[in-house]
Amino acid sequence: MNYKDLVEKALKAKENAYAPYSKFKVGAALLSNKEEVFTGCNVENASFGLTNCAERTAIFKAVSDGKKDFKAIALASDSDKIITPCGACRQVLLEFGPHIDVVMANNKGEYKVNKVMDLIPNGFDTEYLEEENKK
Ligand SMILES: O=c1ccn([C@H]2C[C@H](O)[C@@H](CO)O2)c(=O)[nH]1
Ligand SMILES: [Zn+2]
Repeated sequence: MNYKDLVEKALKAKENAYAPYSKFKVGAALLSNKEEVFTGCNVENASFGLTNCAERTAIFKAVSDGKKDFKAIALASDSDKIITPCGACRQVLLEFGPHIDVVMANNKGEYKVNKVMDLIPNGFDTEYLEEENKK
């Protein structure tokens, strides 16, 4: 699937966002290496800190369906401004690969692309824990 279509899926997923507190609706569409698409939206909570972002919702849906290899994730909100993932989502994306393309879009479907590794340079990854387990 091309990135323009993936962005369209993110924009559609945004409509399911549960964002009564921020009113900031976000949608994500995660593309697996087998061309499957997993969508997600932000899910807020009266206890604000429990909010789950759209990106993590999509990743957790995919992983719980047994998928762990991803090519790209698109995200979009209602804003004219291109949205970028928060730090928590960058970290969660890194777990599944520094080479995943993050397709960051605005409400018109215009987008820019960065790899996860460029969005979270020197991120904490699984290699540190593997080293520890070898001891
Ligand atoms: O990349 C982002 C940035 C923010 N949000 C959500 C979290 C919260 O519900 C609302 C405002 O921060 O937007 C996302 O889902 N993804
Ligand atoms: Zn986030």
